[in-house]
Amino acid sequence: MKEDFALKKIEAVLTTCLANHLAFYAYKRPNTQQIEIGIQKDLDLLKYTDFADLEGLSGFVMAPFDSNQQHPSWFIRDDFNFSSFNDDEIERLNQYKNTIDEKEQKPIAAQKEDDYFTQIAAFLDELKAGKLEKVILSRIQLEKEISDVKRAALFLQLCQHYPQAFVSFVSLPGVCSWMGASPELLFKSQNSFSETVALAGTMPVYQGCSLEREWGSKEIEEQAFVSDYIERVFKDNAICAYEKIGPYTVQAGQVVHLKTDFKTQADLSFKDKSKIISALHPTPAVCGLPKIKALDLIKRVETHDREYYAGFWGPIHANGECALYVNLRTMKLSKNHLSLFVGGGITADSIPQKEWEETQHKAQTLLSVINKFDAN
Ligand SMILES: C=C(O[C@H]1C=CC=C(C(=O)O)[C@@H]1O)C(=O)O
Repeated sequence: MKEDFALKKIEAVLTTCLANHLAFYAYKRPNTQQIEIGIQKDLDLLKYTDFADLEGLSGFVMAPFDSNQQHPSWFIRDDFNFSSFNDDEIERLNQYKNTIDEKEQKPIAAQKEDDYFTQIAAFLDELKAGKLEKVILSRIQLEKEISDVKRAALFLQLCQHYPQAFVSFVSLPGVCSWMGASPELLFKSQNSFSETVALAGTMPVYQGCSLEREWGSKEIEEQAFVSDYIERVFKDNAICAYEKIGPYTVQAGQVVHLKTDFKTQADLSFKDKSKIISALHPTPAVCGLPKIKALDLIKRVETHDREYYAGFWGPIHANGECALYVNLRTMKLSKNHLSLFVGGGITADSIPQKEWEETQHKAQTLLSVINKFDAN
């Protein structure tokens, strides 16, 4: 009962922010129930090029897959930082209202199935010719209508459905808005520990079926590429002492993945962390190997701009702590619309039909909640 009351308040705060065009972030970390909200009073949003420049700041970052003029990296201040609210605070929020140019944001079109198969064929040509080891192909699953007023409630539903995910909702009025439930940590630094994970390889979860699976060689190899890459980044950054746990099977909504955890107590300055983050991103879980060749192939073959899909987002603190997650199982919210972005790792052994189905399973993370929500 008390919990319902708190959720209603969170919904009221987010709905007020949306109505007043306030820039905000809301998130729930994996394995917690606590929802954090940060609100910036004005629309003077900070673009950054180097993560190291954010040293000493508290707020939230949202970085694109591949930084460009149209899609820069953003930092959102937390002028109001709410983890519990009272009615006065909601009242106080109403003092701040931004006006924005309400030009209709065109929703991004969903991709045709035929286009996906043409694109995967182009990837397979290069992979089979030995030019690359792995590359991630993504697509846009659907465009769907959703009323702006339902967004806060949808975010809360995602928080409830995915306790193990990093569930996040960001709105930058006049710029963009994204919501997702990510299973993948990019980089976390808390107390004296820094962590990252290698997450890749996917199988669907069927009801009544054990989570422990026999993984195929394609999945084992694609996840090992990510692990090896992380170990190279650690080595390049003089991190020799670290704990490596895995690979083991984890569930993420309607799919399971292979995961390896990497934890270190290395003494890292904010600059060191920043160097590691930019070396990790984009990992071979969302881009490919070798990185530059994969990025180039993605840009040549994919017909959409990934924008903030496969970028990263999360809170940072003035004391240098941060918790950044890869923006996966995610959707872009435009006026009365949402567009889901999904992808998967392609290697020379990939079977196109299986890869297509894998993206459909991944899309269920959000779709299963959206559809239930729509029905009510
Ligand atoms: C690129 C995505 O997932 C990545 C993370 C886990 C497993 C993946 C895979 O099996 O292909 C992907 O590398 C996505 O969800 O859009």
